[in-house]
Amino acid sequence: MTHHTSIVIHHDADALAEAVAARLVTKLAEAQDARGHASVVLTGGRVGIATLAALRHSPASAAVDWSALDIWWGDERFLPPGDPERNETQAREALLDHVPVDPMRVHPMVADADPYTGDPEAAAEQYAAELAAATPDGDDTDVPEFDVLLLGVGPDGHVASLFPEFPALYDERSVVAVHGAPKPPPTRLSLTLPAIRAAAEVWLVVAGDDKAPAVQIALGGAGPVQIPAAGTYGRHATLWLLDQAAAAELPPGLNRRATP
Ligand SMILES: O=C1O[C@H](COP(=O)(O)O)[C@@H](O)[C@H](O)[C@H]1O
Repeated sequence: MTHHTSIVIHHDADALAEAVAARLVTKLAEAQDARGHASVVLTGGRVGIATLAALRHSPASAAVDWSALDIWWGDERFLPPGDPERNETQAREALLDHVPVDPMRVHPMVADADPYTGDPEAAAEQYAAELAAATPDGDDTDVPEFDVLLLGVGPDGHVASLFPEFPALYDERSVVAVHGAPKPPPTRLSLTLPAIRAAAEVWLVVAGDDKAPAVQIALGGAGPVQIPAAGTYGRHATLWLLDQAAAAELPPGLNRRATP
């Protein structure tokens, strides 16, 4: 199978967040026009949350029917509910508390609380079951075909909570518990590569010069065990949405579009 990959470069992190927010409005509104509903998988991290904040402040966001949007997460820090380090908490503060989402369509990963206290494996199984229940009968996976799955990329090339050389990279379940993450907190939940690849479109949103080496290696042909970002793609499209700093070391000859 060939995977269509595009690279788009924006001036800086703020411009990137605003451009991704605008692109997301268009994509989700188009999906809702076609089918009546849409789905998105959120990411944590600096530019991921900045994108949600940009979406909140964009007048264009009124084009999205928030009540007909299924919202999932690609990874989560396994912490108590409401912990400020949880990706869910940050996403709610940046966007979800300010738009009229349907609470039944918001699917946060399970927190470190009763009945999952201290048991991230059980929490991962619960999220996998929730994803499977949302997958139409007859699909070839146990994960819905999300319209857009957003990913940040760490300086080490990690995506979601899939870190280089970690066993989760070989896992064929859709959701796993991750222990000993090099970036705190150490215990996390994450979609796996097969689950990420179920999305129609995967958008990797990356800002900052500390990410430039990882972007270079990922787009230069590395394998997913060395650089997990290199193993992510969507069924229909894969977009690398970068700021100039993250794009500074891109291998020559890649097709790219730059914006001023
Ligand atoms: O811990 C995480 O980090 C990555 C990247 O974050 P960034 O701040 O370096 O952009 C993020 O994609 C992931 O969702 C999050 O849990």
